Amino acid sequence: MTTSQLVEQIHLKQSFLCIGLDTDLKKIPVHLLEKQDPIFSFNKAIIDATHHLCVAYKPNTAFYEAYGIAGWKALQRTIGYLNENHPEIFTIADAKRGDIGNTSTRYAKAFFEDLQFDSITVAPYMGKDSVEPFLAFTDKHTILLALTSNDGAYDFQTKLIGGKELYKHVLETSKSYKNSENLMYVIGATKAEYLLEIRKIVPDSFLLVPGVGAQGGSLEEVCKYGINENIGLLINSSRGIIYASEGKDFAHAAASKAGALQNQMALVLKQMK
Ligand SMILES: O=c1ccn([C@@H]2O[C@H](COP(=O)(O)O)[C@@H](O)[C@H]2O)c(=O)[nH]1
Repeated sequence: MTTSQLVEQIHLKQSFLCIGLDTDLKKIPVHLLEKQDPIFSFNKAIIDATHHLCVAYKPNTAFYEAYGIAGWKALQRTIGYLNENHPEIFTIADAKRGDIGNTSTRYAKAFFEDLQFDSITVAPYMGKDSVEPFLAFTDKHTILLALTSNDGAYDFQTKLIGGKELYKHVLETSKSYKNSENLMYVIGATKAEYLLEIRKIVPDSFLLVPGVGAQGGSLEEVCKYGINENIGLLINSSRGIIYASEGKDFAHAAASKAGALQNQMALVLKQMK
């Protein structure tokens, strides 16, 4: 999916919501555990109930890898279901990969060619040759971790190197990578106050913003400092949406949480006109 197709979807749905599919067998309603593939059954019900409210889904691969082959199969079925039934929805493999070039090439093949995701999250720590193999897929998007939502972000990402924070080096240096126009960046919603500075460096890039909901980030603050003329934001909520209810009404409850965020987003978009 191209960036302009994504922007078109945002305007069409009046939403820049990304729903995180962090599916945990310990948290899904117990009646689903009787199903042959409980993870996929849960995801399918969530997708069926919420697809009109969001423009992206983000399965975090850890939740699938944790269940071995059964987990990978559930991930494969989930992305297959999305691509077949909702090809207009942007898909993000939150896998946080990145290795020497030769190995990154294989990660890129796995997530872009085999699983057919539109994008993947990548850790920038190993530098240019670890990121460019993902960018070589010019019809896909590489989402670099820049300033993450967790407290540990302050251990390294905000440390000064030559008088400038490390996350700023990530943003600036990555702009020189081959096919950098296909880069997006992860910025935590809990770090909304940094977005003013971030937008000075990457005014036009799309930002994937996790941390609204369970981590306490504010949608209003993120929009205030981070929105650009193309919207430029994908705001993610995972647990706050998908675990809204432990009962048989879980999908309906998820849609209601997603709907509340979508309403807020529609208001933001209206105010921009
Ligand atoms: O900085 C980051 C990068 C990734 N994440 C991931 O996003 C979701 C957030 O889940 P919630 O349940 O809405 O808190 C999860 O998959 C994280 O691993 C992040 O939170 N922060």
